[in-house]
Amino acid sequence: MNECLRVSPISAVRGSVSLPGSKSISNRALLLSALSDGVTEVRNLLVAEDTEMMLGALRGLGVGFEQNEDGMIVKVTGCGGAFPVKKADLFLGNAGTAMRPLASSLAFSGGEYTLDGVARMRERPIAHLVEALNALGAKISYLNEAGFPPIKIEPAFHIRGNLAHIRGDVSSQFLSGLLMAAPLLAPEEGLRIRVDGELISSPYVSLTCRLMEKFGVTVKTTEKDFLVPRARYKSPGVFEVEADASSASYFLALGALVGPLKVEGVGQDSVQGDAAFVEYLAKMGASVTRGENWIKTAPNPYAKKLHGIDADVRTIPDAAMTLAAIAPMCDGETTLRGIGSWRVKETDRIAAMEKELSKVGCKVESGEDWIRITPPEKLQSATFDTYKDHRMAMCMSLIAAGGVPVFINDPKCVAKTFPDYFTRLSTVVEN
Ligand SMILES: O=C(O)C1=C[C@@H](OP(=O)(O)O)[C@@H](O)[C@H](O)C1
Ligand SMILES: C=C(OP(=O)(O)O)C(=O)O
Repeated sequence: MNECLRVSPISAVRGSVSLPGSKSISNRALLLSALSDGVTEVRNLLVAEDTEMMLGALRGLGVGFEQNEDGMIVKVTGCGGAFPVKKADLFLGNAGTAMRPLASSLAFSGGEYTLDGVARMRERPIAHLVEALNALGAKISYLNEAGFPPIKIEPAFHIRGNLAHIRGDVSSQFLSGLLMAAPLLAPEEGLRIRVDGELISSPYVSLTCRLMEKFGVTVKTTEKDFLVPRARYKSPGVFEVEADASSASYFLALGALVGPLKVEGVGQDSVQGDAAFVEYLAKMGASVTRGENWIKTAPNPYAKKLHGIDADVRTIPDAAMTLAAIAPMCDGETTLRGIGSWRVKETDRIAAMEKELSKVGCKVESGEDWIRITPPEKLQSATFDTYKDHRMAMCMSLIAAGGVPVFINDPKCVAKTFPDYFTRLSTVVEN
């Protein structure tokens, strides 16, 4: 039977909390280290399901690792882009940051691979990436339903031409995956990657380029294109993973509701787009202060409550869910736009939010890519379903800051990116 966790009403949070490493940076750092020449010591690695998936896959591809006891420091022996194992079946759970980049990096590695995941991964689209890679000469086919994992990669070695087209309106991870694979595939003059149509979640692409730079490859951008040189990745020696800005959002939201609270490990110099989450909290009236490596939030100094906002949040797709979760405790309605990608993540997050927030008495309306939440007169306690979605579990726990107990079904689903979330939460709650 599934576990159900009671979270007592939270009337105040105090102090500070340090956060685990960023999922997005950890998985990029692991892959880039594996593709590099030399040994890389990756520090403050996130130890969670998604990084286990990447580590497991790279191990299966013959990449050498040494890991310290708590798993947070990993020494990766790079293979210069040529994975030693040429035939493997890789299981990638529900980790988009493993599935999409690995599909790209394996497409021209001359081997035979299958890439699969959990049932939900089989519903998460990959067609735009497969189409882009096959147009370059890759031999990727679908083993089950067209457009979705599992996929089969058959040996291909060289790309055709010097221009790739890719769509970025469903997931930016397709472009990020192609970018990271590109230096090792590009013809002498480099590979030009053109994004057809809109690019969502664009800060994650900037993150990809910044990390590639750390591993010695500079991507040039023009208005339309990304220009990737032919190059080998070079280990930076030591790579330090920043704390996770999306994981920070739950504590920053709590600080804004019933703080003050300080989060450590991510600050004004963050390379993560989701660090901009606090700007939305500030628009809601929260007090926000930031240092190089920390952010502190506190309630609105001039009003009792935060107020709802109407905002396009396509650049902070993950932390934006946290705004929806605190909307029931705000004055006035909150409308979030540009969230079409929520429908193809760990669950259909628009539908899930609509259903769960209705349970506390909110009026919730939604469309293909937006959601509007009108707070109730009086917040009700509820038992929340979490849909195997770590962010649904963490988001719904925040309702306790509205002064009601909440019950979280399957709380362990937070293991995808933040296994000890509920323990860290208990350390900042004042009784
Ligand atoms: O590249 C990344 O690390 C990520 C990109 C985003 O996905 P989309 O580009 O699919 O929105 C984000 O939601 C995901 O958690 C991590
Ligand atoms: C969308 C997410 O994950 P993934 O990297 O699997 O896309 C997420 O962590 O919210």
